[in-house]
Amino acid sequence: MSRISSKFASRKVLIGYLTVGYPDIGTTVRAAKTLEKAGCDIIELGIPFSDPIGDGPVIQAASHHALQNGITPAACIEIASQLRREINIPLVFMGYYNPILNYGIQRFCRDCQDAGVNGLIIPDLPPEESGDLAEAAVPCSLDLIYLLAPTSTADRISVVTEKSEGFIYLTSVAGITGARDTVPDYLPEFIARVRTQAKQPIAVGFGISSPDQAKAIANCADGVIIGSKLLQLVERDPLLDQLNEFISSVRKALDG
Ligand SMILES: O=P(O)(O)OC[C@@H](O)[C@@H](O)c1c[nH]c2ccccc12
Repeated sequence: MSRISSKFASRKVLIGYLTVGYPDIGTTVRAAKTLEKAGCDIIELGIPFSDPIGDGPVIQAASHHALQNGITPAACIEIASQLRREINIPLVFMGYYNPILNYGIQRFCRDCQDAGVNGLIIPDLPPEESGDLAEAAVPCSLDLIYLLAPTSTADRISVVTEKSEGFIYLTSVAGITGARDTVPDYLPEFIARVRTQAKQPIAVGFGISSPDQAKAIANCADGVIIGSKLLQLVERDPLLDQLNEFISSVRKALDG
């Protein structure tokens, strides 16, 4: 069992997403520590990219801002290694494929391992094309986490349930990231459909912005992922009290 999948053994897993370097490096480090203390089980760190096709306005803007701050993949790895010295929970990078390709796949995986990163989510890399990365990730003990959307075909579901490591990332909608108010009606059926084939835990992300929504989804899934809402809280309250309160209340809802 990997460090990531073992997190799912004891409770509903809460995964918090942060764009690295938004609004600055110091805040990313403080926010990650806050997430761990307030009850997150895994931290997803976004490597900023100029063309984030899976992202809605909040994460797009955060990405743009971080790039202007000069945040490169190398800087993200450096920040991850700094975080690893201060927090214990698994760290996962979310990054688009192009910057990783430019960095060099093998070097990227080795540097991630040295930094103490535990997994990778590459939203624009379909599992059918991920052979090179998968080969480089194995010796570096990096879980490759694949995504499924409500529109995924039966074939894609088979490939992802075969290959995904750590957990499977189900997107609650076929669209882009961003906080929403409701839980789609079809979600329980979608989760159940994947569950019949999956040996891995299932975590759901996209659009979660309240403890009630998180709880409703965790009734059928093994974990939830929250991103845009956290960046909005970080922006509104750089002292991070609101972030701390929000994550604590989601934790409580998931445990209740
Ligand atoms: O922001 P949301 O709607 O809460 O969704 C999670 C999400 O932010 C995070 O997992 C993520 C950020 N960018 C992505 C791109 C693709 C897939 C996932 C992501």
